[in-house]
Amino acid sequence: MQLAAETLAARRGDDLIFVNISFRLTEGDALVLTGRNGSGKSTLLRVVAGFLRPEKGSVTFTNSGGRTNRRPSEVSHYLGHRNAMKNELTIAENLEFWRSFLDDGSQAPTASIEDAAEAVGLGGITHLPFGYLSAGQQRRFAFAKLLVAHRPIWLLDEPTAALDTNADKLFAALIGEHQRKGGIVLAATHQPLGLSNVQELRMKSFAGGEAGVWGA
Ligand SMILES: Nc1ncnc2c1ncn2[C@@H]1O[C@H](COP(=O)(O)OP(=O)(O)OP(=O)(O)O)[C@@H](O)[C@H]1O
Repeated sequence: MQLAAETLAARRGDDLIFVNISFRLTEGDALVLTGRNGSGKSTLLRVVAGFLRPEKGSVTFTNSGGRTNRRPSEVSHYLGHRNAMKNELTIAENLEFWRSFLDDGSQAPTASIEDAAEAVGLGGITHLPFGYLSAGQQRRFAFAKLLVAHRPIWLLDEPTAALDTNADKLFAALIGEHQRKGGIVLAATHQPLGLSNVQELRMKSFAGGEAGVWGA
């Protein structure tokens, strides 16, 4: 299995955000995106997730059988800055929605809703409306979404924002487990996640528009 980006460039509005980003990740690899605010970390994650079209370059997914017939967006979990949960629905209802929406048809084992809640340290409260929870509890359940449906690639944007130190460690352990099972992780962060087998890609702000950047 492989996730590969080749000479990616992205634009937001009139501005080029980054150019010439390439990486190649195989089973068990993690790549952490670092760099100052506005350097393009979220933009790169959104390009890989398929939410933004790259200005140049490509992202490809190759499965363990060597096939490239699925787009990275079809095999990736995306955890953005926002939790993507409905406040009025219960936690269980939110997670049930994501389980059916994100199912990749692979029949790979996944956690039950209650097991996923236990895994993020919050068992026994999945009957509550999501909106009743604290910011950190909401972030923990947003992460639980990754456990109820199987996707081999995890795209994580500031996964530990709003979390206490226990939750930091817990997330690092869950990400490590995903890697050990052969999963791939691409994460943007300002604070070390405490992962092993991790590479860093430091995003540099791009002044934009210089001659020669686009090639032929
Ligand atoms: N929807 C948008 N329209 C236009 N420009 C945008 C949009 N979203 C982001 N940008 C610009 O793209 C650039 C990169 O933003 P991005 O969110 O990718 O940075 P980041 O490295 O993730 O920052 P942070 O560390 O603050 O989360 C910024 O200059 C930002 O102003």
